[in-house]
Amino acid sequence: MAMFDESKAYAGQEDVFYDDGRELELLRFVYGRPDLDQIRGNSARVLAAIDEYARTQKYLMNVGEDKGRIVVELISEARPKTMVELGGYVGYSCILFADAVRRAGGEQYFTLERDPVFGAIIMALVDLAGLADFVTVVIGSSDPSIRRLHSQNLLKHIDILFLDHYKPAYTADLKRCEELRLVTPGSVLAADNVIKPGNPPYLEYVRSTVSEKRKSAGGGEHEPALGARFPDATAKQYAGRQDAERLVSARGNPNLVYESRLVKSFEPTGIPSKMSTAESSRFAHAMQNASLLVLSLMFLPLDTFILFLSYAVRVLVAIPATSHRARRRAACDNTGCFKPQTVLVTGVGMTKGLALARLFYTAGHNVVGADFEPPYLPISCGHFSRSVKRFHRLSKPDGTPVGSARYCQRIVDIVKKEHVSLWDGQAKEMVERFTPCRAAQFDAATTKKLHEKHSFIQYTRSVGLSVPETHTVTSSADALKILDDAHATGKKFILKYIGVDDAARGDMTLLPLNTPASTKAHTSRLQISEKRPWILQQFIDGPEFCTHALVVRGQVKAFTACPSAELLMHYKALPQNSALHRSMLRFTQELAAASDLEHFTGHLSFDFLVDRDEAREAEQDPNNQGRVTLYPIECNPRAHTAVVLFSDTPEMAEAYLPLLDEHESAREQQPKKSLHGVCSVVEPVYPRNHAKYYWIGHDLVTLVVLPALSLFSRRGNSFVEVFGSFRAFLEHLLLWNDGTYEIWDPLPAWWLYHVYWPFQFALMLRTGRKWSRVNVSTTKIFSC
Ligand SMILES: C[S@@+](CC[C@H](N)C(=O)[O-])C[C@H]1O[C@@H](n2cnc3c(N)ncnc32)[C@H](O)[C@@H]1O
Repeated sequence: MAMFDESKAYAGQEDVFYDDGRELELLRFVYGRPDLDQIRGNSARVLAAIDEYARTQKYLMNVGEDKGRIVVELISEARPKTMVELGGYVGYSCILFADAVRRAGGEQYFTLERDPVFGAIIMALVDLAGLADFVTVVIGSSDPSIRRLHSQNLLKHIDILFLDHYKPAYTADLKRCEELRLVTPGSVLAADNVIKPGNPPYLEYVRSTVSEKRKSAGGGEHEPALGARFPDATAKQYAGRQDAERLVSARGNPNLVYESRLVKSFEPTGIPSKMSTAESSRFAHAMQNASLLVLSLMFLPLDTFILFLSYAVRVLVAIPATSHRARRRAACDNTGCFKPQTVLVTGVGMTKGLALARLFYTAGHNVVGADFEPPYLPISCGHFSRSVKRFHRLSKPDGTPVGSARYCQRIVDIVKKEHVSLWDGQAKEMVERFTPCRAAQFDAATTKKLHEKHSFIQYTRSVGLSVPETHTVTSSADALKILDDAHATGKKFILKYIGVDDAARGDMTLLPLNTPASTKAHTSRLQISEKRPWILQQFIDGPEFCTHALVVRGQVKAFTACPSAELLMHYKALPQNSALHRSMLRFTQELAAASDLEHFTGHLSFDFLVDRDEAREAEQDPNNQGRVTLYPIECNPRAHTAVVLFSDTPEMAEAYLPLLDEHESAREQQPKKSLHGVCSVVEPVYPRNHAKYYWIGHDLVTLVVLPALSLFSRRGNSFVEVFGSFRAFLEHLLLWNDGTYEIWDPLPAWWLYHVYWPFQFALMLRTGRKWSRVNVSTTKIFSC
């Protein structure tokens, strides 16, 4: 689905959103325009004037530009002679579609509207658009109107039927048209709002087989049950002004079979017409889960073959990672100069945990792994990694203080039982207080300060580093005041919710919008309040980057940076001598050096935006010694999946060891306190080679399966686009590294794709939980 252009969004839909005088107001608005003469006879301009009213004045329940475009395309493909619309309202869809039908060589357009005032408005606007001799406006309820038009021989056949009136009447009216042979094989139906607010009986009817229809074919007089499956608001939507709608059920023509297709689009307010609200989408979600289960099953023989082949190769050929470990362990036995540590890695089911476990393993250490797992169900792929000596199951803390304390206690027990000296996870305070183990983790206060967007920006600004202009706003008025000023400066902003809200997450609307009214409508939709504070952050037009660093007592010990994206599934490190890499490292070093050094230890990663021109300049001149202006937008005080870039760099494991050296703290503190002259003492460890990483499961679905399937859909990708996806997949397969698979440790990848994910998809099938995307590397599932 393409992106919605927010500058075109209609005003928000209020509780009362039609029939409150706004339709007549619209008519005056359009006819009162100074450029009326240019509008006259021009459908596009009349539509633009209606859109302008709905954007700047009041919401109108029109089909809108995005959904309208889908029907216009349908018209140009089907080239109907006669098109009928049920539900005309103020004539928006009528003008848009009638114009398209006329251009496609059609002969007539009927719009059926129950409300006489709306009908009169349609006539006035259709006349203005110059379509009066092409459009017939039929005032009255749809069923008697259809029968009358038919009996008077005014309507003989419907080539396209657009249903956009009273939701419970969709099926009844369609059946009536079938019965009167107005709708026959070859007729095309386009029905709006079948998902939102939803029309399960209609979807069931057009999707049922001939025998199903025959079985349920009834017919008869007034049938109140037809409205019974709709919520009250839908069933009584038009009851206010006139009598309640009378639904008369017709027998239809059960022999007609429809090919049905759902097209997702946007309401004119910009709200997506989502799959998740309708009954039918449960079926779509079930199909999604079932197809992924089948895919896993299809690849099972091949992947099992690769698994055993890897074991065979491992026996026959020396592999650098395991050879390195063997050398280190030998050094430990022979000379005693290497002291293996016992390291606890939590989250070994995620790529970042697994990558860390493997790093410590190849460096010769003993690794104890832990992760969340249901009781007696070993689904975590890290459970079976060769790098993990022993695995401990964790239960998810339930969010209560007791639950958190229980979780911390469990970690302390594991640390004591396994004599762990180094740990990579949370609950640092408790572990370090009760055991000699040291944690590569910030304390709770620092974690909170860095994790929360607004406190992170405040802190970064306070230590003199660059930040994008950022304001915390607690009301729509706050936001509008800042956005008003932005009109003059030309700056653009994005509103980001401070807490967790999956729905608000992906909203990247650039503000202010074209008009103050549409900006106001947008901000008022977000329910900004003291309880729901947001940040208004300056938008930097340019590429995004992310970093991963290990910081020990304020000193950056390991560092990498790579280009980033919203759902990052392809990692390639920036060259360490590039201006961008150096600038990001310097930023990290300066922020770390400005902290309370003794306590500033942990994994630290940032998301940066860089102005497009500056990024281009930096790329074109790799020797550029200058400093690129960075705009940090987020900080994650924990390991980042980018740690996978260190997979072939066992020295990375050594970078953690100063943590165990109690004496090092005093020695290291001295030189780094001055902020801008961070004379970073030791060069950090960087990824040793330039290998790029991807996840084969993700790419198989997004670059092969989905593009291939889209070839069978009418609005799918072109051959060239599909070919491009296949080529990208092949390139990744041949030249990139998979984030989970290692030839010396192949079982986690097999387990991930043939146990972990199938288990999750089966669970979704059983519970009916809907998801919109999954992240193969973090094993996170995003609900919708
Ligand atoms: C969502 S609006 C139609 C919007 C219009 N298609 C557009 O996109 O510009 C629904 C319209 O259907 C009309 N309506 C409701 N029940 C009807 C019926 N049984 N027959 C004809 N019109 C009906 C309402 O009065 C309302 O104007």
